[in-house]
Amino acid sequence: MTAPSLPHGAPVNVREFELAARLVLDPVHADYVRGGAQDEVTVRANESAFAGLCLVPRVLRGAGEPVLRTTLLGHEASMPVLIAPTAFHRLVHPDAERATARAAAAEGVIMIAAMLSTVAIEDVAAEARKAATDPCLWFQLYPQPDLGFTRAIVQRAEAAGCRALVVTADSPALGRAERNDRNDFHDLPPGLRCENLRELRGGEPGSVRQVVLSPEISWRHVEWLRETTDLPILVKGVLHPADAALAADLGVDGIVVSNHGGRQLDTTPPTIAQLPRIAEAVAGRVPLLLDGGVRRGTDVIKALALGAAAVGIGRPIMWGLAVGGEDGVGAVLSMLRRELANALALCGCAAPSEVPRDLVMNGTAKEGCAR
Ligand SMILES: Cc1cc2nc3c(=O)[nH]c(=O)nc-3n(C[C@H](O)[C@H](O)[C@H](O)COP(=O)(O)O)c2cc1C
Ligand SMILES: O=C(O)C(=O)c1ccccc1
Repeated sequence: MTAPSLPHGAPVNVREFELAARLVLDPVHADYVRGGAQDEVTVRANESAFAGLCLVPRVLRGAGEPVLRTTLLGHEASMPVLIAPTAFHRLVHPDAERATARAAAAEGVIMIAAMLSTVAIEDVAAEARKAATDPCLWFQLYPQPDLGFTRAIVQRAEAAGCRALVVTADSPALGRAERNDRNDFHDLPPGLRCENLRELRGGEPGSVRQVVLSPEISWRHVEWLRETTDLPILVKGVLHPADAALAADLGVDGIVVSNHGGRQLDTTPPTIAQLPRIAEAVAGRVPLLLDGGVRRGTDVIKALALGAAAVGIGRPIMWGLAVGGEDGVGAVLSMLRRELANALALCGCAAPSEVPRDLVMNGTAKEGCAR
C-alpha cells in the first residue's frame, strides 16, 4: 500500500505525524490534542511502558507472510487496530469526522465515532458508506443523567448503522488539562458544534457545555443500556481488575482497557502494565481491547501477546487528519499496518491470533529482560 503524498514532508513514523501536525495546527488546538491531565505523568508512561517491554522473537518458524485480518465482536477488520473515539475533529481539519470515516472505511478499519463529534453521526456513517460497501462504525457514548436524551442518541446511532456501543466509564468528572487552562481553551470556536447534542437540554444547542460528565453514572446505567439497545456494549476506561471482573459478570461484550490517553486521572498506571492483570481477572470471558500510547507495530504485538484482541489509537489519528485530511488518516493507518506486518514476520508469527504470551518479557532491550 503506497502512502498518499502529504504536505510539509512525509513523516516516516507515527510520532513524526505530531511534528507535521504542529506545523499546520493552531498551537492551542495542537495542545488540546497532545495534552493530558495535570503533570501528564500517565501520558508519558503509556508510551514508555511499551518501550519497557522486550520482544523475544522465535526463529525459523516458516510462518509465511502474516495475515492481519481479524474478527472483533463478529465484525471483520483488516487489522487489529481501531480508531479510538476522539472529540472535535473539525478543530484540526475542515473535513473533520467525514474524512476520518472515509479513511477508516477505505482501510477496512473499525472507527469508534465519538459522541462529541463535530459532524452528526448520520453524516459520519453516510460518508463511511461512500468509501466501502460494508464499513464498520461503533459509537462512543458518555451516558447522560438525562436518560431520555441517552436513549435517543443511542437510537440515532443504531439507526445510522453503528454496530456497537462503547460506553466511556472513566469520566465521572472532566480531567484537568492545564494546557487548556493556560490557553484559555474551554469551548469550541464559533461555527463548530457538537452535532449529536442538538437535542440535549440546557445551554446553547450543540455547545460542548451541555454535556454532563456525571459522577452519578454507575453499573446500573450499563444494565439499563443493556435493556435499551440490542447493540453489543463495550465498557471503555477500565483499569482495575475488579472492575473488569464486574463488567464480565454483567455480561458486557467487550472491555477497553484505557486511561483515556492520560487525559482524565493523572498518575494512573500505563494501560499495557495493567493488561496482564485484567486478562487474568477476566479469564477469556470477554474480549479485551487496549488504548494509550500505541505508536508502533511492535506496540500492537506487545498488547496482543499480553491479552488484547486489538488496540485503539487516538492522538495519531488526529495528527494524520490535521496533516492531510482523509489521506493523512489513511497514511497513519497504512504505516501502522506495514509496521505490524513487518514485526509479526520478524517475530515468526503468521497472524495476530498467533502471538504467544512468551514473546513479551519485562525489561528494556538495553538492560536485558526478566520474566
Ligand atoms: C483529542 C482527544 C479527544 C478525545 N476524546 C474522547 C472522547 O470524546 N471520548 C472518549 O471516550 N475518549 C476520548 N479520548 C480518549 C481516546 O479515546 C483514547 O482513549 C486515547 O486517546 C488513547 O491514547 P492515545 O492518544 O495515546 O492513542 C480522546 C483523546 C484525545 C487525544
Ligand atoms: O478531550 C477529551 O478527551 C474528551 O473526552 C472530552 C470530554 C468532554 C468534553 C470535551 C472533550
